Amino acid sequence: MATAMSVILMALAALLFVSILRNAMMLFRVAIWQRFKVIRMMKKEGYSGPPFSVFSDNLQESRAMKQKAREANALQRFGTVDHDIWHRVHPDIKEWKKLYGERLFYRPEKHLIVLLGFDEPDVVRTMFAHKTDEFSKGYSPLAETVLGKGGLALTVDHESWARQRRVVRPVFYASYIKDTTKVMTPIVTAWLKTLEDKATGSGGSVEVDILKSLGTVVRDVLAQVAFGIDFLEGKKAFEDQEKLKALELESGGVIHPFFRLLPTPRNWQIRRTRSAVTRCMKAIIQKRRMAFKNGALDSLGDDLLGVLLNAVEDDVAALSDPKQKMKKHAMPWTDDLLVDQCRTFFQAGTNTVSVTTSWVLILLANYPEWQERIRKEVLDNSPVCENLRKLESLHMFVRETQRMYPTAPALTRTLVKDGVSLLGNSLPKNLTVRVDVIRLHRNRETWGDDADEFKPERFKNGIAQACKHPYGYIPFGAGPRTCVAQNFAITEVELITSMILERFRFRLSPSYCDMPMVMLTLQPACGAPLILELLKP
Ligand code: HEM
Repeated sequence: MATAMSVILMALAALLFVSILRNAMMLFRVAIWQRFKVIRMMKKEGYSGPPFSVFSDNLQESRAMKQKAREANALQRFGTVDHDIWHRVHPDIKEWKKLYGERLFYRPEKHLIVLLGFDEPDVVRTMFAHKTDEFSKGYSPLAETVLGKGGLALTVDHESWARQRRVVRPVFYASYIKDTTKVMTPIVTAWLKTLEDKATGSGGSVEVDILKSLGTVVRDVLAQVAFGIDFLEGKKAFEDQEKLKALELESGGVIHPFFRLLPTPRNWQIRRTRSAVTRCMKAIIQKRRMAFKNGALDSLGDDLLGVLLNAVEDDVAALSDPKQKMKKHAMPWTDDLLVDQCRTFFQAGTNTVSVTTSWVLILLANYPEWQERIRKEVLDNSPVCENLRKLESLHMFVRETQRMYPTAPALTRTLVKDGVSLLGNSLPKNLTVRVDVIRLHRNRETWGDDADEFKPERFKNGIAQACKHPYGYIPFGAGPRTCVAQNFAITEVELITSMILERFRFRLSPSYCDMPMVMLTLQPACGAPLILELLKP
């Protein structure tokens, strides 16, 4: 008996030892060896940059440089708009380029080594369209915690991604989007009514931080359009998602998921917040399922949640049917994957829209002649929710805003093998390559000598006439992984903008601080305070 016991104990100890050894080796490979190889190969290719090692990154240095530039007032302007934004958005990179030259690579977070900042459309075509098997979506602990590993935006395996995209795409077809304007209109109307009341109560005008105020509106729209709930039901999930993002941004990423397991206060807080979001989302999912089971609904629905739930049902049926073999490596749809998808859409579909709309409104405030021109167009095409397609000047203005102030200012891909060539250089596996969208959108070869000027009329005859290269304009990304909801997003931006124009004339508040900053998206760092004046007091 005692011998049997000691054999079991020894076997367990051996298993534990092997597992620890395996994890330690994996950690060594991912955290040290892979990084070491990338650094060595990049130096051999003649690249250089601010010093970092396999153990340290450039995050603190970058933050300190930005802080210093802010304190020296080099970044902000008040009550006015200056389109010369690149140097103010990237004071760190500007400085490093001066010190180390154009062939720059650095380590912005622990899990990333990045080669900066291509602005050539040919590079975009190679990375995002022609060689997608060599340039893949990279691993990011930050994105993974916030968006969920299995969601549409982060899935790497092509077959699993393609299947998810096939399922989700019909939700964003033009015919559905037309219906969504009917959901959006009352939400936006109710929000504007509160602003109208405030303006009436204070002599006909009111100052509002549009970026902040829009946050609730776009969340409510997404909650109703995609999940069939109102904002209050999803409020906790939305708030916790934002908290999670802030916690992750503060932490600056981790080298390896193993470090997530350590019992630090931050890890504990991240885990707790993430579980709270999961619980909320599972409750939303369960409520829809129960409504269908009880007969309160005659289907699971054709909104986003409905199509996701149907996909789970189909896979559960296929997995339990021995005749229907699911492909071995395709990721089956489960409730966990469903929660990841909800996380992805909660996150991808809110801040992006409120930030883009805020830039459009800031720029309309800065160009009163465009504001008048577009307002006339809007008033001539009432009701706007049915006539959005006719608003030519508004389309031009939104496109130009997205060119000069791209909400996604950097798009990255990570190399999946060694020796991939890009502009004649041989690059190592695990290196992340970054496209600098701000500079791409102002590349003079593709946009002409007036590339730095704000000129909506350049889009008069469409994007192809404005830009000489099909990959020179990418506010929604490029290639197969472009934004799945871009038509929905543009509809929302344009509907909100035109409904504001119908009711208010607006200008920048003197307190508006013109300081674009990258906080995942390119945002006006101090918000978007506008003074709204009632058109009909
Ligand atoms: C104006 C607002 C928006 C902008 C500027 C924007 C921008 C982008 C960009 C640049 C990408 C490509 C990222 C990459 O290649 O790495 C992307 C992907 C994505 N976006 Fe958007 N987006 C917006 C609104 C939305 C909305 C409203 C939703 C959902 C309701 C959404 C959902 C997604 C998803 C799921 C992906 C991943 C697609 C895939 O990998 O197949 N986005 N978006």
